[in-house]
Amino acid sequence: MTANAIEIRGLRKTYAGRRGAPGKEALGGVDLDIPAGSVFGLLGPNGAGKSTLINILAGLVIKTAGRVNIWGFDQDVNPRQSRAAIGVMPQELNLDPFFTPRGALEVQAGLYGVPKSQRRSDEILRLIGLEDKAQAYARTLSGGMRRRLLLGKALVHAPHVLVLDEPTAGVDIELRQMLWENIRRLNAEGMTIILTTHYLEEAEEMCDQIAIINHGQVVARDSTANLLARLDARMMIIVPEGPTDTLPTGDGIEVTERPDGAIALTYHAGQTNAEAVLASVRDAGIRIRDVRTEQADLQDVFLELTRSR
Ligand SMILES: Nc1ncnc2c1ncn2[C@@H]1O[C@H](COP(=O)(O)OP(=O)(O)OP(=O)(O)O)[C@@H](O)[C@H]1O
Repeated sequence: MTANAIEIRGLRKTYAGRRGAPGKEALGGVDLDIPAGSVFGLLGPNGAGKSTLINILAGLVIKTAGRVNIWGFDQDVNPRQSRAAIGVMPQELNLDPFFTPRGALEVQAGLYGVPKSQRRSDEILRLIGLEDKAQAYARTLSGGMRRRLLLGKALVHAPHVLVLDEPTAGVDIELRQMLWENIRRLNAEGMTIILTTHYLEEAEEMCDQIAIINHGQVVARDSTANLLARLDARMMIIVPEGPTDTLPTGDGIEVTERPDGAIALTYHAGQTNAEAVLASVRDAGIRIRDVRTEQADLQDVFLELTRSR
């Protein structure tokens, strides 16, 4: 067991351009540590470089420069051990239609050199809820079942680190719940989980650490709680007793009137306090019927970090 499941230093990837066109830099020097035992989220807009990063970890894309260490094994020095330490559930449903789920798991185990006596196909089929489909051809499985089979395939060699590329993109709520239950259970048993997702609520709920990637660079890397705390914007919503003639004003307070007559006051906790905001409302002659506050969420942090670049 190592403190960091993954250590990445100075990682660069430039895809070659076609027919003399300039190359495309997908990763521009990434340093990243992913602690063992965590559920780690990789977030970023389309084209940020997340898949490139994951595919380099999985050994599917060859890096241009930098070092990658997986579970204590340098990818260049110990390629076999570093590959054995990681399992990847890809985004595409790349299954051979002529294999049954049990067959697909056995072939995958063979590829990883897992001896027959140590194969766990039945256990994995149970985990992914496909015991009764063990002998069905992959082409007869529903999209959700295929996705679960991809998760199963990533687990055949009992990796220390499980990487999931957009595991719940386009899946229904029931399958999403099932995938998340599986992931929570595997993590509770000690597996390090790395996932990319476009669903920020999902990252907020599932991940204890997050890195935000933009244009091939890590622009933020922190615990989910700290990332959320980074934005100290607060919003106070005032419901007035009646129609308002004058809107409140005050230093550092931004005021907007909502269509339902409520007044939204945005301020920064570091600059202005709630009492000053309420005072500005009273000074405008507004009688308060109700008041509530809204917190910044990960969506706000994400937009703030990726907007200006
Ligand atoms: N095989 C390739 N050849 C050339 N350019 C590529 C290749 N794969 C990716 N790219 C480019 O590299 C950049 C990063 O792509 P990547 O797929 O890693 O991003 P991503 O963050 O995973 O995006 P998405 O969320 O859309 O999958 C993009 O500009 C993309 O067009």
